[in-house]
Amino acid sequence: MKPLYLASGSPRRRELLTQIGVPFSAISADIDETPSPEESPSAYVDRLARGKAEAGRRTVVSTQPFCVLGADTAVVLDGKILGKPVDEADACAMLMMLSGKEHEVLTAIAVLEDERCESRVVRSLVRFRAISIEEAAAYWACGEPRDKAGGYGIQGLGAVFVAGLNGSYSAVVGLPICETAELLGHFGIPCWQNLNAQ
Ligand SMILES: Cc1cn([C@H]2C[C@H](O)[C@@H](COP(=O)(O)OP(=O)(O)OP(=O)(O)O)O2)c(=O)[nH]c1=O
Repeated sequence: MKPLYLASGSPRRRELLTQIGVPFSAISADIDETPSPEESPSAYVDRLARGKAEAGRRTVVSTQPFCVLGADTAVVLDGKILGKPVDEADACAMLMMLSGKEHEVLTAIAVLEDERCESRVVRSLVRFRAISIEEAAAYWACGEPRDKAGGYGIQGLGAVFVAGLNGSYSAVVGLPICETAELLGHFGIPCWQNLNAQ
C-alpha cells in the first residue's frame, strides 16, 4: 500500500487517524491561516485543508507514489469564524458569545496524490448551555482552550458546556472518521484491511 502522510501537528488528528488502523507518518504543515475577505467559512476550511496537504507534500522526499492528508477545523457563529483564542480575554469573549446558543463546527479534509486532490467539508451543530464568566475564566486557567478553535475541546473538560451535538463528534475533535475513511478509500488506502491485520 502506498504511504500516507498526515500533514498536521495536532495530537487529536493523530489519535483519530490511529483509531481507524491506517498506517501513517505525521509531518508538519505550517501555513498562513488568515481568512480571505469575502471567503465563506466553508471555502476557508476547504482552502486550508488543501493548503496543509500541499505544504506537507513539499516536505516529503520520495520517488514512490504517496498520499498526503490535511485537515482544518473552524468554529462558526452567525457566519463569523472564531479561531484559536490569543489570550484569556479573547477566550472568555468567545465562550460568552457561544453561551446558550448553537454554533457550527466545520472540518475540512483533503487528500492529495500527485496532481489529484479531493476534499470534503463536514458540518456539525453544537449547542452550548449558558456559561458564566467565572466558568469561562476557570476553564481558561485549566489550559485546555489555548490550541483549540472556538476556545474549547469537546473531548475534554469543554464537554461540560455541550448540551447537544448534531453531526460528527470526530469532526468536532478535528478529523471526521467516516468521511476520512471514505476519502482514503478513493485513493486506494482502505482501513478495513488494516484492522483485520491487527
Ligand atoms: C471545536 C474543537 C476544536 N478542536 C481542535 C481541533 C484542531 O486541532 C484545532 C483547530 O485548529 P486547526 O487549525 O484546524 O488545527 P491545528 O492547528 O490544531 O493542527 P494542524 O493545522 O497542524 O492540523 O481545534 C478540538 O480539539 N476540540 C474541539 O472541540
